[in-house]
This record gives sequence, C-alpha cells and structure tokens, in this order.
Amino acid sequence: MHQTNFSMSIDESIDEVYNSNVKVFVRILPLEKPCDSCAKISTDGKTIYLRCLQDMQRDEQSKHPIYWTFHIDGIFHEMSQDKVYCATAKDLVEKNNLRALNGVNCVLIGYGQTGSGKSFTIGGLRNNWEHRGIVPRLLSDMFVEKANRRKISDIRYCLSFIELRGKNVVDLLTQKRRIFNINERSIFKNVIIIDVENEEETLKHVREGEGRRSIVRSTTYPVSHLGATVITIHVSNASLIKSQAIVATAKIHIVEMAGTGTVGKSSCWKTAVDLGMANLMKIQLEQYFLYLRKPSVCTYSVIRSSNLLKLLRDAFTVTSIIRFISHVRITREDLEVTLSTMRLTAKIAKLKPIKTIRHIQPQTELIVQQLQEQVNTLKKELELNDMFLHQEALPNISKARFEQISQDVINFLQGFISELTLFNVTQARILVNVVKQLYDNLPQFADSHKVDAKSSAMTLPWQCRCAWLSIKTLSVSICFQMATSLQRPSDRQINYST
Ligand SMILES: Nc1ncnc2c1ncn2[C@@H]1O[C@H](COP(=O)(O)OP(=O)(O)OP(=O)(O)O)[C@@H](O)[C@H]1O
Repeated sequence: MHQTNFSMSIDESIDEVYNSNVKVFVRILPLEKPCDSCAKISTDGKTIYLRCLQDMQRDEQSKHPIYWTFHIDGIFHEMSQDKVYCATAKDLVEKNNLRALNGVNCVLIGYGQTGSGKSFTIGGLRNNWEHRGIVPRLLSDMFVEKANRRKISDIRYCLSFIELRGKNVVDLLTQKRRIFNINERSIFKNVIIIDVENEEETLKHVREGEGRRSIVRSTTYPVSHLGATVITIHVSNASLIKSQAIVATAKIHIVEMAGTGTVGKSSCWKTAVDLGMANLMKIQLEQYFLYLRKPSVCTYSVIRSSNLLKLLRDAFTVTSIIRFISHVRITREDLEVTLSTMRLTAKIAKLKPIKTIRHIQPQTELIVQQLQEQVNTLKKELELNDMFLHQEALPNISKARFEQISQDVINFLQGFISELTLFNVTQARILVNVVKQLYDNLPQFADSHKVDAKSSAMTLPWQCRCAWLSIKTLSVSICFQMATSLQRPSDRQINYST
C-alpha cells in the first residue's frame, strides 16, 4: 500500500481537484536525505502517513510503526512548478461559472515550516523563470484571459501587496516604509491599490514588493522571510453584452504565511520573537477554521485578533474558493513541526464547502445607457403619435393650405410634380376629398384647365381613376404606418408617392 521515497505514482489525481471549492495539498521539500521511516504516501497520492512522534521516540526502527493518517486532495513530491500551479491555481481565473472572473472570491495560502519552500511555491521570484511560482503563472493566465474576453467583457485588475509582521502591516507597493493597521470597517482603506494594465507591469510591482520584504540572510538558502505577505488581485469583470448588464467583482488573495518552527532547532534562523509571531498567526488561523466549521460568536473575536483574518474576512468563508498548500520537510528533526502543520491541514480538509457565492451586481453605466436608448425611442414614438393622432382631432386647416393641396393634386395629375408629400392624416383626407371633387366635376375640370376635349374624354377619367385608386392605397398605407409607428420610430416627415 505504501511507497517509499514519497513518490507519487498517479498524476491523474491532480485533475480531480476541480470538483470542490475547498482543497488542501501538501508539498514535500525535496531533500538529499529524507527520513524514509517518518512518512509514507499512498499510491493514489491522496493520503500521507506521518510517524507518531512518541512511537518514533520509543523505537525508531520498530517493525510495526504507528502512523498518523491525513487525507488530502493532492501531494506534490518532486513535482514541477507548472504541475503544482495547474493543480492549485490555474482554475481560479479560467473555469467558467464559479471562479474569480465570475465574481467568486479566491484565497490561496502557502504555509508551513521555515525553509520548507513556501516562497518557492508562491512566488518563485528569486529562482529562474522556468521555476517561477504560482503568482507569475497566475498573472500570465489572467492577462491572457482578459485578452481572450476583450470583445465580451471589460476586465480590470488592481493590485495590492502587503506584509504582516506581528501587529504591523507594511505596504510593499511603496518605497516609503508605510506601517498602518487594517481598518475593520473598510479593509482596504489604508492599503495602496494600483490599477495594472499588463503582465509585465504587474510583475514589476510584485518583484519590487518582494524586494521590500523583511528578511534574515544568515540561512543556508538565499533568504528567509520574517513576515506573512498577502498579494491581492482585485478583479472586476463588466459584461459588454448589453442584455447582460452585470459586473462581477472578486478578490484573489495569495497568502504566504510566515514560516513556523521551534526556537533552537538547527533549521531555524529566526529570533524567538519572529518565530513566536509566526506561530501565533498559525494558531489564529487554526482557531478560525475550528470556528468556521461551526460558526459561533467566538469567530468575531478571533478575526479581530489577527490582521490576516481581518484582511481575508470577506473571502475566507466556505462560499469562496479556498486552496491550502502545506509545506513540509520530512526529516527526523522536523517531524514535530510537520505533524503540527498537518494537523492544521486536517482541520481545513474537514471543512464542509458549500455552494460558492458570486459577487455580481447590475452594471449601472450600461443600464443607464440602455434606459436612455429606451427613453429616446419612446420620445420618437410620442412625436409620431402626436403627429398622427392628435392632428386628426384638429381638422381645421387654413383655406390657403387647402387651396395649395388642391393645386398640388392638379399639378400632380398633370405631371408637373412627381410626388406628393403629406405630413399628417388630415392632409391625406383633404387630398382624397380634392381628388373626389375633381372626379365628380370631370367636364368642368377639363374646361377650366383647357384640356383637349377628345383626349380628356379618353385620358382624364382614366388618370383620375388611377389617382383615386392610388390615394385609396395611400390612405390604407398611412393607417398602416400609424399603427406600426407605435413599435417602430421613423423620421418625422414621411414621403408617400402615389
Ligand atoms: N520544490 C522545490 N524544489 C527545489 N528547491 C526548492 C523547492 N522548494 C524550495 N526550494 C529551495 O529551498 C530553499 C528554501 O525555500 P523557500 O525560501 O521557498 O522556503 P520558505 O518556506 O519560504 O522559507 P522562509 O519561511 O524561511 O521564508 C530555497 O533555496 C528554494 O529555492
């Protein structure tokens, strides 16, 4: 059942991590001489067995060793940075329906013992590009996704980067050392938040912030960090599709906890004060998760006691995407702290995730624009209605206008003008009456307009009949236009050719 050297045989298990919103992983630091008897991994890479400390102390070479069992979502041992990223964070911006771009808050936390590889997993910024960590890979995917969706979404990202050390909060996005407190009512009130347009610019800010972190240099590896850091990417995704006038907002918090440890151990270079603060932060997190499993009034007092919890409060619930990556060093000396780290992991793994909450609100600008368009359409319809309907009630047209319409009809019948322009139903009625009068008085019409008797006998009745028919059609057409104008705006002046 067990495999030695912690090797993980089944890669497919990594694909299954997308099923739930709360996931816990363990990353084992590759060592030259790990303690093989201290830990075992199941062949499916989802269970880690850690040697019981008392059993180890009693008989290290026991033939029947006793192990603690921890069930988790994935174990990374000698696994590439890319695979770790794909398993833990790639879906935060990529998957449809429940991730950051769709308004779901995400928290990814790397924690564990000092020197166990947290910075390597989270940032990897001190390593070469191939070994870059989760943050640069996530930023890259976020901007690719932004470009992919540019026709349908207006995606904006902002960045904040802070360090938490004891009770102090330091803004890492400014050169001037700014120490402040987290404002409980408006969490990001004192935090610098900058708009970021592209991957290079964002990475530059992150690198600069990384360079401002508090560190100890006297270690066997390049630097040991003293405080925890939180990189927050504020995501806003406004739909450009008018029928979907929504804006989704979310935060992606990427937390690198301060490394825990025991004072006096050879693997620990921090002072007692720094270690105490790091251990305290871990205990507060543990307490919080205990309460989160069964919410109680105590939750609030735990949150108040920790800047990290205050900062993450809104996102740190089982309705968000939560990813934990525990970092452990499998050595005899570190077994105690490894067991302690895994106990926290086990508490988080027991959380019962519930359906994620999407933070979506109506997109006011787009809604106002849509309403404005509707108002304009309605205004046009009102104008048309006014033009057609109200004027029907006012048939008292002037004598001069009546004569002008009559003359227009005659000119039209005689071919002097090619088309008649009507402005309303009243004019159309007058026009019909004029033509009827002309038709009724056909002989007089021929005389008064000096039309040749022979040709008038042949052509005028025909012309007038055609005109009459055309005008009938015209009346029907006007009625039709009036009816349709209620749905469709059109120009104020309508030309009707007979
Ligand atoms: N998976 C890994 N593969 C190869 N090297 C690693 C791995 N993880 C960590 N390292 C190396 O181990 C050293 C310590 O790692 P890192 O600085 O990430 O530890 P840390 O947990 O952040 O330490 P601290 O808490 O002291 O800041 C670094 O030199 C890092 O490059």
